Amino acid sequence: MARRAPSGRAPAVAPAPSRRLAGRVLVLFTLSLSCSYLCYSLLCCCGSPAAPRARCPPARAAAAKKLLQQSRPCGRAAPAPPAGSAPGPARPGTKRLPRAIVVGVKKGGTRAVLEFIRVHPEVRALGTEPHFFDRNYHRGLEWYRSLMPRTLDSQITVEKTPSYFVTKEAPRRIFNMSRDTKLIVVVRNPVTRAISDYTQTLSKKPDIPTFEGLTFRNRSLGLVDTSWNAIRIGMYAVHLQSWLQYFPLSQIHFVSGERLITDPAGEMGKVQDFLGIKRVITDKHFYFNKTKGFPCLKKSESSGLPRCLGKSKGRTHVQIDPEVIEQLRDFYRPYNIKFYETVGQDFRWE
Ligand SMILES: Nc1ncnc2c1ncn2[C@@H]1O[C@H](COP(=O)(O)OS(=O)(=O)O)[C@@H](OP(=O)(O)O)[C@H]1O
Repeated sequence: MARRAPSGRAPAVAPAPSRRLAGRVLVLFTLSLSCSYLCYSLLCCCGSPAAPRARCPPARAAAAKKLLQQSRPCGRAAPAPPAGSAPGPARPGTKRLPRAIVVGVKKGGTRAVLEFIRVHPEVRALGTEPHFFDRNYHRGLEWYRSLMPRTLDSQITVEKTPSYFVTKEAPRRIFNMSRDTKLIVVVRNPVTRAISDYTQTLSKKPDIPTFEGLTFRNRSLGLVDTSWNAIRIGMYAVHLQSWLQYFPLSQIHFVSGERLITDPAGEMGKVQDFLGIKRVITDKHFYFNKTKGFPCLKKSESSGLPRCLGKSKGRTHVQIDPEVIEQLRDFYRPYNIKFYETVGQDFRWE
């Protein structure tokens, strides 16, 4: 028989509101404790060097690794977001300053090297040219870092800005950032490079003078105008001297722009060796696109689909008077010879 409570009071079996609340708090507390433990054991047990790795079963270790890739490593402080950016969900890795920079040369094949190397799982690259060590140095290293893609501890951050090679202050500035920075220079026959450079400028400013007109200070005397950038950039031996004041030759890798087209896997093999990463990018990654006339990637880093470089790469060059080409070959010869001697490699631009 049901017991009746004295009138005006709640039945004895029904909990008082405060006891009901206490019960809910207890349930919530237990739940949050379990969740915290689960997160801790997945994220930190297998990832932290202090934790006994042997106790992690393989399935849990794999789950933890995946989770780690989606979050920051335990105990590492998140970098401050760039001013004005909205707080978003946690993304994998940390923004780090580049460990390797493709510093030049303009029209040498720098985009191809960047797009090819970023296919490597141990490499993350900034897609755009930050121009930090020439135009944007006043913005500071934190600005530069904020542009970088996030990387895991095992990954290398790479950027490319071809104008660094001819920027007087760039070697000192990069050295001050890190004396261990690895430098990559993609070089190409300076005569072809100059014509490529001019062809690009002409496509943007159709009213500029002719190539021949810009090349000489006095054509009949064969006096080349070395103040014209398209000419000056190709004097590799001169620019290299500024870099060698800060970096040993062993820290600079030269890619042949010509071989990058005829044997992309061979050239990229050497780039991977230089970066100290496994030779993952091989012949299997490339196919020759007859329409484009260049090697292309079977799977790009971004979409996983076949990808050639854009229309601004591999343009048809402006026709230049063969006599002018000959004069330019003569002009560059001593610089080329000096360059081959300095780097200990013959690029066969004759
Ligand atoms: N795989 C592949 N596809 C397309 N183009 C290739 C490739 N490999 C090297 N190249 C050559 O790269 C030249 C452009 O060099 P850059 O990327 O350094 O140019 S830029 O300085 O960034 O504007 C570009 O120069 P041009 O042919 O004169 O346009 C190409 O010859």
